[in-house]
Amino acid sequence: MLAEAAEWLRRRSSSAADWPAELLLGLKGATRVSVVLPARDEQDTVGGIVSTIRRELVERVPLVDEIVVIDSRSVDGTAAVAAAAGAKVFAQDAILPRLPCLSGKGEALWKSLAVTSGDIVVFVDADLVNFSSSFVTGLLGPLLACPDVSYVKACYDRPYNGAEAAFAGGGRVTELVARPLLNMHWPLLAGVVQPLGGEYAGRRSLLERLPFMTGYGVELGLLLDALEAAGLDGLAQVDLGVREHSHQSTEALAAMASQIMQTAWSRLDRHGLMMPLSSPSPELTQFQRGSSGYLPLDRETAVGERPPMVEIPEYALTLRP
Ligand SMILES: O=c1ccn([C@@H]2O[C@H](COP(=O)(O)OP(=O)(O)O[C@H]3O[C@H](CO)[C@@H](O)[C@H](O)[C@H]3O)[C@@H](O)[C@H]2O)c(=O)[nH]1
Ligand SMILES: O=C(O)[C@H](O)COP(=O)(O)O
Repeated sequence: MLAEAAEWLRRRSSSAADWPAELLLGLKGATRVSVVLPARDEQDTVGGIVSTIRRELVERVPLVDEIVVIDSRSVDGTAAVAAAAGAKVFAQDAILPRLPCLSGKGEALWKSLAVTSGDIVVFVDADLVNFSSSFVTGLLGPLLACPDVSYVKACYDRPYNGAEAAFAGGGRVTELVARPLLNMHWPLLAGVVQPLGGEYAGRRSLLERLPFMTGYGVELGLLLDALEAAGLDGLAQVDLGVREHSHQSTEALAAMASQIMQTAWSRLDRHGLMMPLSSPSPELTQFQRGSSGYLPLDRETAVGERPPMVEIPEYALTLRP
C-alpha cells in the first residue's frame, strides 16, 4: 500500500461510536441534513429504516431535517410504506420531468439532489436488514466535525446470507472486481474498505458538481470523481460495524460488475490515465478486522509472461533429432 494511502487510512478513519448524536447536534449549527433512500421494491425494509431515523434523529435528537425516499419504479408497496413511516416520497420519473427518464440506482440518487435541500446529503440503501441510526450519525460525524472533509464512505463487515465471520463472502463484486481495479489504477484509494457500499454522505457543494452514473456504477464514479475534486484529504471513512442486506444472484451481479468496469474505463479515459495507460500497480490491499479497526494486508499479484516456447533455444534443441 502506498505510504500516502496508509497515512490517509490512519488519519481519516473513525468509527460510529466516535460520533454520538448529542455531540453532533452541538456541531450542526445551521447546517441542514437530508437523508436519502433510493428504493426499488423494498416494502419489507424501507419502513423500518425511515421510522428509526425519524424516531432517533428527528424526534429524539433533531439532527436530520428531511428524510426522502426516491421510489425507483417500485411495483410493490414501497411508496406507501415509506410515506406512512414519515418520509417524503418522490417517484424517480416525476423529478425533473423535462428530461428523458433514465433508469437505475444512480439516476435515483442524482435526482434526489433536485428535491432535497440539505447542505449535507446522506445516502442509505433501503434494503438494509440491520439498520441502526448510528449509520447516519457515523457518516455525519466527519462532515460536521472537519470542514476539510467533503465526502465520507462507510465501511463494515459484510457477511453473506447471515454468515457470522467478518468478511464471510459478502461484497462479491467488491472483492472480485472493484477492489482489484482500484488497487491497479487508483492505488491512492487502496485504503477504502468498501468502495461499493451504498452508505455514504457528501456536502451538497461537492455532490452538485459531480456527474452521477445512472446504474450501479454510481458509487465507484462518485468515489473517483470526489478524489479528483476534493483530493484524498477531502475523503474520510467511518466504520459502521456490520452491514446486512438482501443479496442478488451471481448472474445479476455480473451485470453490476459490467457497470463497475464501464465506470472504471470511463474514469481512466476522463482523468487522463488511459493514454498511455499508466502501468497498473501489482499490489492488492485487502482487509482483516483487528481489535481496533481494519488492518490492511498487502498481497503481491504481479503476473509474469513467458514467450512462445518456439522462441526458446533450448526448446528448439530438444526438437532436433
Ligand atoms: O434501479 C434501482 C436499483 C436499486 N435501487 C435501490 O438501491 C439500493 C441498493 O440496490 P441493491 O440492488 O440492493 O444493490 P446491492 O446488490 O446491494 O449492491 C451494492 O453495490 C452497488 C454497486 O456499487 C451499490 O449501488 C449498492 O448500494 C450496494 O449495496 C436499494 O435500496 C435498492 O432498492 C434503486 O433505487 N433503483
Ligand atoms: O458490493 C457488492 O459486491 C455487491 O453488493 C454484492 O454483495 P453481496 O455479495 O454481499 O451480495
